[in-house]
Parts: sequence; structure tokens; C-alpha cells
Amino acid sequence: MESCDPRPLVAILGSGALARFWAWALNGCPLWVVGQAAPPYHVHFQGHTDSIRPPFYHWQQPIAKAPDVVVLVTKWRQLSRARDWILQWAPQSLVVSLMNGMGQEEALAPIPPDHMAIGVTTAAATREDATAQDLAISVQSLGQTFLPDRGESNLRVLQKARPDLIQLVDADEIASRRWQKLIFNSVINPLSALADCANGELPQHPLWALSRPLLAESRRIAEAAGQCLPADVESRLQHLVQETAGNVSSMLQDVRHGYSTEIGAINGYLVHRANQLGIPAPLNEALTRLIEKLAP
Ligand SMILES: NC(=O)C1=CN([C@@H]2O[C@H](COP(=O)(O)OP(=O)(O)OC[C@H]3O[C@@H](n4cnc5c(N)ncnc54)[C@H](OP(=O)(O)O)[C@@H]3O)[C@@H](O)[C@H]2O)C=CC1
Ligand SMILES: CC(C)(CO)C(=O)C(=O)O
Repeated sequence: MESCDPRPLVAILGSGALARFWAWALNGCPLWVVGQAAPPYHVHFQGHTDSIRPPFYHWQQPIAKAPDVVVLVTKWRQLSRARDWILQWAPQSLVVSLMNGMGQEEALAPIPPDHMAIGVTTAAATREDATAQDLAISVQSLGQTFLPDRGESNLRVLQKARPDLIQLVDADEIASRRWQKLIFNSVINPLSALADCANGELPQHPLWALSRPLLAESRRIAEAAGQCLPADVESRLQHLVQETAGNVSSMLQDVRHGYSTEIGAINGYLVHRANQLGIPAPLNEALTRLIEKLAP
């Protein structure tokens, strides 16, 4: 029998920290997770632990029904597999990406741009798997999640499910928020990966001396690309570092596990845009090379 639930069916692609975060945050909504690490997931937040067991499919498993919305929260190294899954199982679904970095639209081709809603989140969760059977995350910050408001009713329903977490904003606001997040990641992620420390320890580390010139360089690139960043971007960066103080950045987690990182979509993207615009990006280029050497 057809379901008459008016809420969209959500497929969360990926079974890592952010995927588990959204499975927890949207618990109670019709959703399932697609990935390699099957539930239950234990979610530690503010001294409490919730255990959730969302319906789950392995990547290669056939699904019963196409989802209305796909929430894309894999790492860049797994993006082509996620794209192929969407093309096979959910070609008409709305794809909401909350991945860090830029260039998803190009990387997800041939999925049409009007099937994509690229958003951005400042939520922070760390994967803390004890064993392959004991999967957990620690939520450091609920953050804010911005999605484009293009009149899609499915996104409005999702926003109403978690109005405390999700905001629908116009295209200019999304672009500005994405650039801000890109710039924050371009500073916090490679510096924490090189310093091998949690975000909150960074300001005391000698490598943090690079943060100001790096921020200035990235800001020049953003402005040359037509993005006017808020005047207080530096204090916003410091605030994010404090808010995610206990977090091991996603880039440092990758380096520690010996996985390739998302540097190409973060600092590498800034270098690419700087080259297109004919302006220098020596710090972003140096950091990209250092991280690529650390985690090829
Ligand atoms: N974590 C965070 O706080 C934030 C992350 N992001 C972004 O979200 C995206 C996803 O990041 P995140 O969720 O942190 O990535 P993770 O490193 O936690 O997970 C990445 C992938 O690792 C695989 N995986 C999960 N569990 C295991 C396991 N037990 N053993 C081996 N592999 C496992 C999953 O693969 P599979 O897909 O096959 O299931 C998963 O998609 C990235 O673009 C990131 O930059 C953005 C904001 C905050
Ligand atoms: C906000 C931040 C820096 C939290 O660690 C993040 O997005 C990441 O780790 O990739």
C-alpha cells in the first residue's frame, strides 16, 4: 500500500559522523541511511547518550522505494560512488549536500543543477567507533544549517521538523555562508591536521601564526570572486574554534586514519579560483601541497 505520510522520505548517503548526526537530528522523520557502517549508532551529546537504529541499506543493496530527498554527507573521496548511487536509485530526488568544500555541482554532473540544493552546516560531530560493532559519535555543536529556499515543499517540511537547526535562506545568503565556511575550513582544517591537535588547542599552537595571513589571502580570493565577507570574519573564525574546541577536525581525522583528505575541495579550490582570477594564493597552495604529502 502507498504511504500517505506527507513528510518526505529522506535517504542519508554516508554512515560517518555527519550522517549519524542527521539520522539522530531527524529521528522520527521517515528516513534511512545508505553506507557501509550499519546501526545502531550511539550519539553522545551534553552528557547524554541516545542509541538510534535507523533503517539501513548497504551501498550495493537494492532499495524498495526512491527517496524524495537525498542528504549527501560522505567525504569527497567517496563522492563518485554516491553520485553513481543517486543516478541509479534516486535520479529524480532532490540532492541536499552538506559536505564541506566547493565544487559539488561540477563533481555531481550529470545530476542536473536544479535537482541539487547545496547547503552548509556548522554542526560538529566526531566519529568515536570503539569497534566495527560499536559505532558512536560525539556531538560537539549542533551548529546552524543553511539550505537554499527555492520554494521546494520537501525542504520546508524538513526545516519545520528541526526549526532550531535548519534555516532556509536565499541564494545570496547561501553563497555567502558557503564561502564563509570554506574560508573557516581553509584555516582550521589544514592547520589542525598539521599541528595534530583538537580545534580548541590551535590558538596556542605556533602554526596558528599562519591563520591571519591565510585568512587575509582567502578573503582576497573570495572578494575577487565577488563575495563580500562580513567585516567580523576573523572573530567569527575565533568563535567557531571555541565552539568546536573539543572537535578533532574532519581533516585531522582523515590524516590519523591514513585516508586522503578534502584539501582539494577546500584550499585546493581556493588555489583554483585564484588561478582563474589571476591573483596569488601562495599560502593556500603551500598548505594544499603539505597536506597532500601528509595524506596522499
Ligand atoms: N563531522 C563534522 O562535524 C562535519 C563534517 N562535514 C562534512 O561532511 C562530510 C562527511 O564528513 P564526516 O561525516 O565527518 O565523515 P567521516 O569521516 O565520519 O565518515 C566518512 C566516511 O567514512 C566511512 N565510515 C563510517 N564509519 C566507518 C567505520 N567504522 N570504518 C570505516 N569507515 C567508516 C563512511 O563511508 P560510507 O559513506 O561508505 O558509509 C563515511 O561516509 C564531509 O564533507 C565533511 O567535511 C561538515 C561539517 C561538519
Ligand atoms: C567546523 C569544523 C572545522 C569543525 O571541526 C569542520 O567543519 C570540520 O572539521 O571539517
